[in-house]
Amino acid sequence: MNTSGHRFTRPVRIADVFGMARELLSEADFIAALRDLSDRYWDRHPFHRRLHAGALTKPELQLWAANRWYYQCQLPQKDGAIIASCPVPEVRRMWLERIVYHDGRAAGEGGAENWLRLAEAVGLDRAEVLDQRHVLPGVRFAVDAYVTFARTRSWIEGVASGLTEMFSPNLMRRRLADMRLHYPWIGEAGFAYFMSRLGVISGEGRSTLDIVVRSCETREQQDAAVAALAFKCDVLQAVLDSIDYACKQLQS
Ligand SMILES: O=C(O)c1cc(C(=O)O)c2c(n1)C(=O)C(=O)c1cc(C(=O)O)[nH]c1-2
Repeated sequence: MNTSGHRFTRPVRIADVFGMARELLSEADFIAALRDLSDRYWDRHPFHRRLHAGALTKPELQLWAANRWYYQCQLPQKDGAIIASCPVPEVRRMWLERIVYHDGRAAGEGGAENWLRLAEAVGLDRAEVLDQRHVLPGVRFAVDAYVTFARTRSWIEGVASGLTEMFSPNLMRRRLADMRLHYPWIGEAGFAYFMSRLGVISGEGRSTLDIVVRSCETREQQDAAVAALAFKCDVLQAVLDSIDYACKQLQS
């Protein structure tokens, strides 16, 4: 078990051992297998629980914002890798919107800019976020593994790894409400990231699920998509494990 109570072991499948072809899952069963991974999502991680309960100190919030920045700033490169390996124009066109969302159409716009405003609202200088001096080794390893996954696996696995977003709208809504309540010293400008993200996230989650379901034509592809989503849940857990550990160092 890790700190969030998740098991790391994977069951051995008889069909895998004997090399037997496995049947394609029905659409409903495939979606259920993906959704079943929701209990590996980072919403109940001890660090998120403390964030939502208002238990974080200002230095801890700063550590979180500076480390989440590393995730945010790598997302366009992850999405670029998916586009680079995807042969389907409709998917590439749709995926391009994600890069535009984060990078904006001009400097000073977009999700990355909004995250920097959140970092400033919790008391960090933009320069110390941009030069990544606070980024923890474990966060860097986990996020880099996510980008490498998109660069080296099939485009369908890359897309499927983004399905964690299907689990995130409730978490983000709760985060916005709880942070406004418990950390009133964070100015409203600091919440622009979550406000804007909430406007796109449900639609993105649905269209991503649709692409994955339509594109997996074999059981092997379906299994790989489920494994990709499990991998991504592990990436997110590892990010928070590192931040949580570093917070304990701050306290001691
Ligand atoms: O704050 C969150 O809990 C949260 C979670 C996730 C996620 O589940 O991957 C993303 C985001 N935020 C987010 O802001 C974001 O832009 C994003 C992109 C992706 C992705 O995998 O492409 N996930 C997420």
